[in-house]
Amino acid sequence: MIQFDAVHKRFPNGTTAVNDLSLDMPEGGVTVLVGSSGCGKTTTLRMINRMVDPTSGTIRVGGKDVLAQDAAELRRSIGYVIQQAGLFPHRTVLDNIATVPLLLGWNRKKARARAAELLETVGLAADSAKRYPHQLSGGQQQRVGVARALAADPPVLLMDEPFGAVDPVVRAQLQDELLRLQKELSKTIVFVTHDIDEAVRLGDRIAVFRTGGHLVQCAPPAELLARPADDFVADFLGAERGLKLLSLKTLADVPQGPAPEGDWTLALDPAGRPLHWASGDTELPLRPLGDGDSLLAALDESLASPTGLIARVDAAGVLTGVSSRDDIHAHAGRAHTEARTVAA
Ligand SMILES: Nc1ncnc2c1ncn2[C@@H]1O[C@H](COP(=O)(O)OP(=O)(O)OP(=O)(O)O)[C@@H](O)[C@H]1O
Repeated sequence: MIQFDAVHKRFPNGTTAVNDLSLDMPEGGVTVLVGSSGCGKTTTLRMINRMVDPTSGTIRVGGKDVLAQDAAELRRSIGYVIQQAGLFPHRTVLDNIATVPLLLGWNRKKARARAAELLETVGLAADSAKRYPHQLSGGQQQRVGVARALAADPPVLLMDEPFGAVDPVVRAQLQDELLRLQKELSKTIVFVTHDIDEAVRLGDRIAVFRTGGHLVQCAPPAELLARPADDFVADFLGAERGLKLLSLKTLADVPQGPAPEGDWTLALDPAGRPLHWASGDTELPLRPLGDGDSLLAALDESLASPTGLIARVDAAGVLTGVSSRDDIHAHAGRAHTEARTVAA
């Protein structure tokens, strides 16, 4: 969908921001650009919608050379979300979201109807429509930024550290929302972040850059974590690469057995939903996990559990069985071996 072919960007002051970049960003996927500060991520992103033009090389979006297109028109056809949302302070939330449709010549009524629909899509209350950006929290402003980028339904979305300015809890919520939206919308997304955990969580592919605008490795998260191309990538991924890999694997295949009947038992509510571990008068909290939860969450829960067992539940939260720390551990080990061999 987006192809970089031998792209070079040197600014007039002599700085090389991007060096001989060849990279394909597949249609309907999230490509995350990561790397230390100043390694050329933002410049790469901005060359896609011609906010920056390359010095040499070719960039194609949907097969068309971006340099052969009118820059303003191209920009309107590509969604763009930046840190701190970049909203117009004197326009209401609704009018902010309707910006691009209005620029594209939609009538006001249709543009506002679309904006109202998008408010709901990004999880904002309808009464936010008439507020001004400063009357919203940072997280809400980011949602408006995403809604504005989606307004004209562009096939491509560029996101530059969109969640960089919000606290970790809100950040995780925004990441969840983006994953949910992406399941529905299948946009081609290019996402810049400093945060490797965010990259692993959101990316279908992760491109790691190093200073001087060099692409070092581009691979799906599991492959990157299992087989970093060199020490630079390994260092960038951090010491807990193995645990990060487990965050990508689900519990689904880990066997389940019946609930235990020893010292510790599982207390259930009348509907069969686990409440806590119980032994005599002692109660210990638990976190029930479903098939879609990660092996990392399962390991964490099994370490906290007095029996080493985790409570498995269905979509309704009803107990389906328990899994042991040993089974989770065995699957975790297998996930590593698999990732290494698949990548080899
Ligand atoms: N307009 C410009 N003129 C000159 N140099 C620039 C310009 N824009 C960026 N640069 C330089 O190009 C290099 C790459 O910058 P870029 O913003 O693409 O990096 P980045 O990886 O996005 O960094 P950060 O994570 O800090 O945002 C840096 O050395 C930067 O100083």
